[in-house]
Amino acid sequence: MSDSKESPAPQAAGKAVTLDDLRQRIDAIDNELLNLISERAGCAQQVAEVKLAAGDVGEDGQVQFYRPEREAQVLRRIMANNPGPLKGEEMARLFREIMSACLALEQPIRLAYLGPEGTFTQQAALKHFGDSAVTKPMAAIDEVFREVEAGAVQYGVVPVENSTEGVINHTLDSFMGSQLKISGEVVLRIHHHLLVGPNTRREKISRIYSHAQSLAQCRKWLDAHFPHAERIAVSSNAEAARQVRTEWHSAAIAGDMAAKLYELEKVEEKIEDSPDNSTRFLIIGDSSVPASGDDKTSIVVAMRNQPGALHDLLAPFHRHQIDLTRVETRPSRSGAWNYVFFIDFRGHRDDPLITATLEELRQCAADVKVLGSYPVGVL
Ligand SMILES: O=C(O)C(=O)C[C@]1(C(=O)O)C=C[C@@H](O)C=C1
Repeated sequence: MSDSKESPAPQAAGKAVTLDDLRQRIDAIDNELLNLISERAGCAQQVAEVKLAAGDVGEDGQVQFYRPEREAQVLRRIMANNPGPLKGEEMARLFREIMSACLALEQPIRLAYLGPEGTFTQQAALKHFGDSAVTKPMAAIDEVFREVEAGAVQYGVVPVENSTEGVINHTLDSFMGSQLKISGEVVLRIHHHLLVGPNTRREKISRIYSHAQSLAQCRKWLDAHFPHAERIAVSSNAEAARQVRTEWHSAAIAGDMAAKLYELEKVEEKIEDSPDNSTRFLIIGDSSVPASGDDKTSIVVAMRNQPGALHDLLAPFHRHQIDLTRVETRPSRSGAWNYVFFIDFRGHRDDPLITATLEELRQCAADVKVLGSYPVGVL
């Protein structure tokens, strides 16, 4: 780094730096940034040509412009090298947008997400892919799966678990009947607000709409502040927000995106009972992702219904000291009282240690399906 970049603003001896001096310096830096970002975008255009010439196609037969493992590596490097004063996450968010715009030059990425517009899932999709992604809201989780399977979009984004309310069964069940793979994860801090339309006063609120999970995540706050208001569960927080725009005696519990989209007023902010309330979302697509250096793998295992089955299932992970991050049980669709296990663990399916573990697991399980290996969420 050159001296001029590290030193504070230029300053004549004994003379305090002025606002004009600083603005001139900012203008000069912006011009440099402009040229550098343009140069980077030019490189991305060349990358696209190289990929096309090499016929770099994935399992879906399409050229792989979007490379999740490379994006994770770029963002991790930015965070590791960030000199401050901006926080690493803030810096990575800026680079997230630069990469998103660069990818759009190669080929705009198309996504389906659990809608309607304004849901936390849309927020998660934009956090993961950046604002240049073209997003399409779907009415239900299985519709997101179908849209990707039909090839109408390249990727889908669905919620899978919440830190307070637990797993989203619809998502796990949808994997059982699908060939789609997981290509990424994104964790979003969930902040709920109490929102009203332009003509609603706080003391007039007699009904509160939200998704059942959000009502549950704000249960204590509602008991304390609106014990007599009727709580009405609707299909999504965004739908709740849409509904209360014209109902003067109602409020909605929803997030920032829905508040902005429907121009609602915040009566109270961050009303979730647990301050670290977060939701994990999965990115689903057709192609496998190569190792990024810090990865997770998700599998579904059907066990034979016999004594000691759970012990047999976990033993290979224990033997190889693999870090399990989640184990979930769901009834199998293939018969009453049969169960399948959804397991997440650290490591990539191409690591020899993971390959060996999966091999041992196959010896004792009725079926093992790898849903995907993907970079651990960076942002
Ligand atoms: O490295 C690549 O393969 C690129 O296409 C470049 C780039 C980038 O802008 O850095 C853009 C899109 C990909 O998803 C990953 C990275």
